[in-house]
Amino acid sequence: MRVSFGDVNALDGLSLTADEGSVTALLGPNGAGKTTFIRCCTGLARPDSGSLSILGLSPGSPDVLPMIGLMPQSTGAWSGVRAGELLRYLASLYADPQPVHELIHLLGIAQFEKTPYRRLSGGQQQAVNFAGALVGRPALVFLDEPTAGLDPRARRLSWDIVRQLRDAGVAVLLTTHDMAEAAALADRVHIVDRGKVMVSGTAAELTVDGSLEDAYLRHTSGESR
Ligand SMILES: Nc1ncnc2c1ncn2[C@@H]1O[C@H](COP(=O)(O)OP(=O)(O)OP(=O)(O)O)[C@@H](O)[C@H]1O
Repeated sequence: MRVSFGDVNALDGLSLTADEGSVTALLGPNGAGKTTFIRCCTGLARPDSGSLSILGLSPGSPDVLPMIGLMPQSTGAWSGVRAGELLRYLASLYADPQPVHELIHLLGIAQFEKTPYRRLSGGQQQAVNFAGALVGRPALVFLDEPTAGLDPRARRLSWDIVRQLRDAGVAVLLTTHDMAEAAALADRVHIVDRGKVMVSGTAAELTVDGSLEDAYLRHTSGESR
């Protein structure tokens, strides 16, 4: 796929697949194009060229939207809505949502359920965002830096939930700057730089000659875009 913003080629021939029942991780420098890719997959942006099939359907089509979940990097939009109310509202948009009380329990949201979203800590907002991505029982879920800024316990909880999703047959596509996270979770890792996949493989395949961070540094340029 190709996507340009003026002179910036945010996606410059990026190509990849993500399988059901597996975790696919995108690693890459700031500005490499990871979020742009997720925005195209979720119908929030349109590629200038290339093709994209989401569960066999066009991204953004009414048939596909109920089957995908998105945890964005940040959502400034929710403002004064209380966490629990927000999740109940999101649940009301789906025909067969996961019960909100289950998600509140799963993600440890109960103690701040009645707090307005904008007053939550960064990590608490992440938990609500994660719950929002899962409430529609997605077959494919996009998690954009799901554990950035989380404390170790919350990060481990997120990892457990990602593994449960995978074991339930969900396709999980996540971005991360945490090499340990990619190594621990991903069935397949794609290292992206300047809008292209530079190398792909299992963590084991990519770490034959050193750590995943070594592979990352070898396959990315660090040039600003
Ligand atoms: N709406 C936009 N308008 C103009 N430029 C954009 C827009 N969205 C993204 N870009 C540019 O496209 C490039 C890719 O950005 P993107 O957010 O996809 O990177 P990323 O890999 O997700 O980075 P990070 O790791 O920092 O989240 C960047 O140079 C960014 O400035």
